[in-house]
Amino acid sequence: MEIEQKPVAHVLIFPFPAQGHVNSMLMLAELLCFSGLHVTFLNTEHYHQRLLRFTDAQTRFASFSKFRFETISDGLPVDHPRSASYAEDLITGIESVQPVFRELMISNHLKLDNRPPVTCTIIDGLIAFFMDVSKELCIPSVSFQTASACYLWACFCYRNLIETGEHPFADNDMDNLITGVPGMESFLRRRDLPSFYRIKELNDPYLTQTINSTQASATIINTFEDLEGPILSQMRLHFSKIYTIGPLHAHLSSRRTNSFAPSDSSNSLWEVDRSCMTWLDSQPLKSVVYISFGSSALMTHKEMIEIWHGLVNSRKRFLWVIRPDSIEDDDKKCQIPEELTEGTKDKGYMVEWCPQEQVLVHPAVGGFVTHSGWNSTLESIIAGLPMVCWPLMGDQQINSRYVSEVWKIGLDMKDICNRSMVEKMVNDLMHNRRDELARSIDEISQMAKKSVSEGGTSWCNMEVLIEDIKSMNLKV
Ligand SMILES: O=c1ccn([C@@H]2O[C@H](COP(=O)(O)OP(=O)(O)O[C@H]3O[C@H](CO)[C@@H](O)[C@H](O)[C@H]3O)[C@@H](O)[C@H]2O)c(=O)[nH]1
Ligand SMILES: C[C@H]1CC[C@@H]2C(C(=O)O)=CO[C@@H](O)[C@@H]21
Repeated sequence: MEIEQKPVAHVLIFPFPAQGHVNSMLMLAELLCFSGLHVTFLNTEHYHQRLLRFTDAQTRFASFSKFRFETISDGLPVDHPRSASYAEDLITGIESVQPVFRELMISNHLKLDNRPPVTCTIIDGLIAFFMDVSKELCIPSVSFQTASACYLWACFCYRNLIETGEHPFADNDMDNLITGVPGMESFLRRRDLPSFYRIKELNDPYLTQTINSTQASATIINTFEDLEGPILSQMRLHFSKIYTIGPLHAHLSSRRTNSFAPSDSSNSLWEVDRSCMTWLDSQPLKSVVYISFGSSALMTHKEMIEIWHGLVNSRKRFLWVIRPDSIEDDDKKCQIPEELTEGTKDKGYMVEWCPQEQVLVHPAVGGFVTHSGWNSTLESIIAGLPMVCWPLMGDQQINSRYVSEVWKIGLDMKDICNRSMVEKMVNDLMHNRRDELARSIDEISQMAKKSVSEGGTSWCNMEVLIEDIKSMNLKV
C-alpha cells in the first residue's frame, strides 16, 4: 500500500507596511524558523530597503537556511512620503498590488532553489484582501493581529453597536457607557472605542480590513492569556481558532537566550540614535520619564508645546523621542519658547528614534508616556514600567482604557493635552501613585514572562501553531 506523503510545510508571511507590523511579524518569522519550517517573508520594497539600511536583519536571518526575504511593490510612487498623514494611501496602494501577489503565488519564483510550494500564508489582519488570493489557490491562510484582542473584539462587535443603536452616537457625551461589546459593559465609554467609531459612517478601510480578517479560519494574536483571558473567552465563541503567542519580543528572547534581556538587534525602520543610552547612564535610578508616541502618530505643534511645558513644569528628567515627521503642522516659523529650551538643558534629552526596548529596561527610567501602541504597551509590561497614556488613533483608545481601568498599570490622559494635565500625570506616575502602579505592573510583568517561558501558555500555543502548520491541520 502506498503511504500518502504530506507536503513539506512552507509559510509565507505578509505584514502591512508599517513599523509596528513589520517588526512583530519578523519576530514571528524568527520563531517559526527556530522550528525548522521554510519561511518566506514578503516585505514591501520600500520597507525592505529601510530594513537593510538600519538593521542587521539580513545577517540575522542568513543563519536560517530555510528562510527567504521576498519583496513586492507597495503600489506607491518611489517619492511618496509614506508617513502617517497618508494612512489611506498606504492601504489603497498595497491593495492595488493584489494581482502582483497572485502572480507571485502562482509563479515558480517562490519554489526556486528547490523550495517546496507555499502551504500556508500568515497575512496581517490589516490587509485581509490578500487572504482571498490564498483562498482561491486553496492555501490555508491564518490572520495575524498585531493589535490587542480587546481592540479586535471591539471591531468585531460593530454590528451589535449598530443594532443596539449605540452607533452612530446619539449625542456628544463621550462618557456614555457602551453595552454592546460583551465583557466590557462596566468600563467601556464611547471615547474608549477604537477611534473609527468617532465618525458617523463606519467606513474606515483599516476597520473594514480588521473586520474582514475575523473571518479567517485561524487567528494569531500578539497577546497572552493571563492578560486578555476574559475577552479571549468571548471571542472563542465566535472565532474559529485563536493562537495567543505574545508578547512576541519577550517570546523571542526567551527562546533565543532563555532570558528577557533585549538584544542589540532590532527591526527598526529608522536610524537608531544610541547616544541617549549614554545620557541615561548618567541619570539617577528611576528618575527619568521616557516619552514616545511610536512610529506613526501625529501631533500638532501646539500639542507638542503643551507636553513640553508639562514635562518641564513637572521638574522630572525626561527622554523624549520626536520623529521628524511627527508634527503635522510643522512650520519653521513656529517658535519654541526659551523657558522650554532652558528647562531642557539640564533635565531633558531628545532624539529622533531610540533603541526603545533597551531604554524601557534601563535602571534610570521610571515611567513611560506613550500613545498606547500595542507593541509599546507589551514592551512596557515586560519592562515592568508604568505608563501615562495619550492615545491618538485606531486601537490606542481602547488599549489605554485597559491599561488604566482593567490592568491598573497606568493612567489615561485620553483626549486631554494641556500643560497642567501633563504635569499632574507625570507627577502621579513618577511620585504620587508610583508604588500602587508598580505593584500591579510587576504582577502582570511576571505573568507575561511566565507565559513565554517553557510550559507557559504562549510558549505552548506556539508549539501547537507549528504542529498545525506542519501537519497541515489548518482549513483553507
Ligand atoms: O524611538 C523609538 C520608538 C519606537 N520604537 C519601536 O517601535 C515600535 C512601535 O510600535 P507601537 O507601539 O505598536 O506603535 P506604532 O508604531 O504606532 O504601531 C502601529 O501598529 C500597532 C500594532 O498594530 C498599533 O497598536 C498602533 O496603534 C499603530 O500606530 C515598538 O516596537 C518600539 O519599540 C523604537 O524602537 N524606537
Ligand atoms: C491597529 C491598527 C488600526 C488602524 C491603525 C492604523 C491607522 O492608520 O489608523 C495604522 O496601523 C495600525 O497598526 C493601526
